[in-house]
Amino acid sequence: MSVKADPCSQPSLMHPDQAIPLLLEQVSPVSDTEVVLLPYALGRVLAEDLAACIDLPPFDNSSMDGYALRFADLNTQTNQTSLRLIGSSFAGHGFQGEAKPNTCVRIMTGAPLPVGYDTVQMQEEAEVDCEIVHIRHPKAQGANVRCRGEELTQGTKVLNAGIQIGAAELGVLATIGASQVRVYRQLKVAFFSTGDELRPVGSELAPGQIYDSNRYSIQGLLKRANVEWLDLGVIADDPEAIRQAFRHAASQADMVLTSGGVSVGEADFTKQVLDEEGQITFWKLAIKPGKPFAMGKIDKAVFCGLPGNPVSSMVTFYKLVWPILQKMQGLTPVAPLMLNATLSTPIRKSPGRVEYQRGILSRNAQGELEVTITGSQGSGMLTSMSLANCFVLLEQFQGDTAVGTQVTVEPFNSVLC
Ligand SMILES: Nc1nc2c(c(=O)[nH]1)N[C@H]1C(S)=C(S)[C@@H](COP(=O)(O)OP(=O)(O)OC[C@H]3O[C@@H](n4cnc5c(N)ncnc54)[C@H](O)[C@@H]3O)O[C@H]1N2
Ligand code: MOO
Repeated sequence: MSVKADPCSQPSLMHPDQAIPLLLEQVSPVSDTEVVLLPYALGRVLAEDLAACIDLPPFDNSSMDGYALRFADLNTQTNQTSLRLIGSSFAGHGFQGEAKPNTCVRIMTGAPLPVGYDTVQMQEEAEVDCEIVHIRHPKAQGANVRCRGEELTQGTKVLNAGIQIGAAELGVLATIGASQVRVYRQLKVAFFSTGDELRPVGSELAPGQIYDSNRYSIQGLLKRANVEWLDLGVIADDPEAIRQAFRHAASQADMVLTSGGVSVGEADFTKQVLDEEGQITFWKLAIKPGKPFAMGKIDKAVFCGLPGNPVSSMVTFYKLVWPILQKMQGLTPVAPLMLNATLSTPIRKSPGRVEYQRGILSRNAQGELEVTITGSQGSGMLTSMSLANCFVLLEQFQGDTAVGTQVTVEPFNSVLC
């Protein structure tokens, strides 16, 4: 059987692994910073190293509900000791007195360990008889005590500049009492789609028209990428209208992102106008979907031109634009997680481009990873994306792939889910 080459492939097209570093070389991280209150810091990039300004925990406290005692008072030979109960320590309301020999204090989880006690016996291993507590099976000295500074001491670095603040980091910041934090300023991305056939949702479709879906899918991705987006709507396939849109967008934003008009058709004006208004510094790579992706510059703004086909625009955003945005935001793009899985549906592919087919990754009855392709893989079929939870990565010169073959799978991350 003869192998049919991909009609859209050109031998000179660059592999994405080679192209991505070249794209990244063209952008620099923002340097401006601002101070934001903690509730507004989610998703922002930390602009300075942060050290703990208090010890963590700030005081010795109990990790169990039980009895605070002096380990030296325990009879470890008989495993039985009786201690006199002299008070209680609650979280937020510590015991005010001091330890005395052969005594204990009732203590709750999180309550300060009273001065002079060094160990906590959990209540399940103690019996109370009026004011006397019988301790059974004592543990080691210091058991169930969380010591001041055992997690972090004051002055220790707790978060590095250049990390993205997620839910855990918000919690860490609150733990050390940070009410505000210095972050890099948020990037502004201006987006417009091009095409005379595009109509906004909510309007009637005339013959030959379709709804502008890329505006929504790409805005969804931009939101997940934690940038501020400026929606410039749909621009007609008219070089003058596109020129005006470019000028307006470039004066407002760090990045001008467009969909459509980057291929070779007679109404594909995006790339052509950008060539006149700014510079195209990169065009086309060996990727499917998404071959005609373009990058460039207009005034101070970075330009990224996504192909109009709906799956192509999402894939090129995710694989190419998102790392560019990460670098511009002050983050370090990291290589995606890759897994091996057994293919459970056959794959059709012509050699020529690296393909990102859309798949569903799951575990079979034997607990092994398997992947199924989400039906037809046309670049215009967005349902192939919405049904998927991963890409199946097929190398440039690979052809059809049979059921049972081990394939490389890239699970979707939080930007695509
Ligand atoms: N002769 C050739 N033709 C094409 C080639 C080629 O190498 N030689 N490449 C094909 C590939 S691959 C792609 S990808 C597309 C990309 O073309 P454009 O970026 O110029 O996109 P358009 O022509 O404007 O649109 C393509 C397709 O997508 C639909 N579309 C556009 N915008 C939207 C939107 N906002 N929402 C929903 N759908 C949209 C549009 O109606 C077209 O069907 O070029 C191939 N052609
Ligand atoms: O490269 Mo294109 O296959 O239609 O997205």
